[in-house]
Amino acid sequence: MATRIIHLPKYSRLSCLVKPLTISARTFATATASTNPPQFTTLSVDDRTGIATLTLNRPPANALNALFMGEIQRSITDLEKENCRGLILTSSSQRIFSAGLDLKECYKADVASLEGLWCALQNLWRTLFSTPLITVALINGHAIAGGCMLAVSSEYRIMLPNFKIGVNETMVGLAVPSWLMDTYINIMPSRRIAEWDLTSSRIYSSESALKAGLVDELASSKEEALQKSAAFIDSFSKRTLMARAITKQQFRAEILRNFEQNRQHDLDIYLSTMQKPSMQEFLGEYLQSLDAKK
Ligand SMILES: CCCCC/C=C\CCCC/C=C/C(=O)SCCNC(=O)CCNC(=O)[C@H](O)C(C)(C)COP(=O)(O)OP(=O)(O)OC[C@H]1O[C@@H](n2cnc3c(N)ncnc32)[C@H](O)[C@@H]1OP(=O)(O)O
Repeated sequence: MATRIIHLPKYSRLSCLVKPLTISARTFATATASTNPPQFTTLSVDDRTGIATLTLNRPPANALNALFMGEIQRSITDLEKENCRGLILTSSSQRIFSAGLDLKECYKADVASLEGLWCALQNLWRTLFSTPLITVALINGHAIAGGCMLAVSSEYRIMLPNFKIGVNETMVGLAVPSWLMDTYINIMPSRRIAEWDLTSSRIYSSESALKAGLVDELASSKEEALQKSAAFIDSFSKRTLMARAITKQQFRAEILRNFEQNRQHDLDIYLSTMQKPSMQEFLGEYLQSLDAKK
């Protein structure tokens, strides 16, 4: 898929003006440092509004592998440099926003691949969560685990009806990483409900997610959701963009600092968990259960 970036001279470059957060000295391994053209995303920018739409397009489930996550991350950093104002993240599928990490790539994978996958997830989360862009997740399908992570890392969530959203890690005997926990708490109206959701692997319907405050609005069609997404971005005046971006950054700074301090530990936990024979056995059965639905 071709990437189309239109230069937007009307808007000031937020990335130049917002002071970057300190990034730890260590460079973490990533399979994302590629300059290949995008394969799994399409990016369009409306030069009239300054709004970019990044469409996830890795059929059948938008499962997140290292290459795909690297593409999403690079698109966000490119948009920051391209004088863009807001970003809408959505899916080309009519059924699945994202099914989370690519579990097929977690199964019987070697350590280097597991490390590449997890570092790509960490890097993508960090970039999306900390971007000065105004971010909206247009959730036009199921958003499970890493898919829900994309949604809750954005600033605003608009969901289509009759889909599922949530973080199901503990169901499979895994702890939710602290950065994902903090991200979830950051958007839920109550810390108590957030704790309850994440400890019980609660998966919401679109309608119950709206009631709980996990999503902000429902829309009956993708077209309506696009209009509502643009309206959210437009609700911030051009004059206040910089102050807005700095304020967003201040709200998120502590979560980002904690993440940087625990980044290696977080990776170590993932690697040791995924290499356990019991985990791999479970993963094999889980993947079979997905296939057995057919
Ligand atoms: C379980 C191990 C977790 C390890 C995590 C470690 C630490 C926690 C850290 C937290 C960070 C994030 C972690 C994750 O994201 S883990 C991923 C968890 N995701 C899921 O459990 C979702 C599983 N999928 C589903 O529940 C459903 O597929 C659905 C998304 C609700 C969609 O349902 P439906 O519309 O009925 O579609 P299908 O089930 O038929 O699926 C269509 C095809 O997509 C393939 N698929 C689905 N999910 C994944 C996946 N996560 N990875 C790879 N492939 C996936 C599915 O096999 C079908 O493929 P096929 O058509 O070729 O058979």
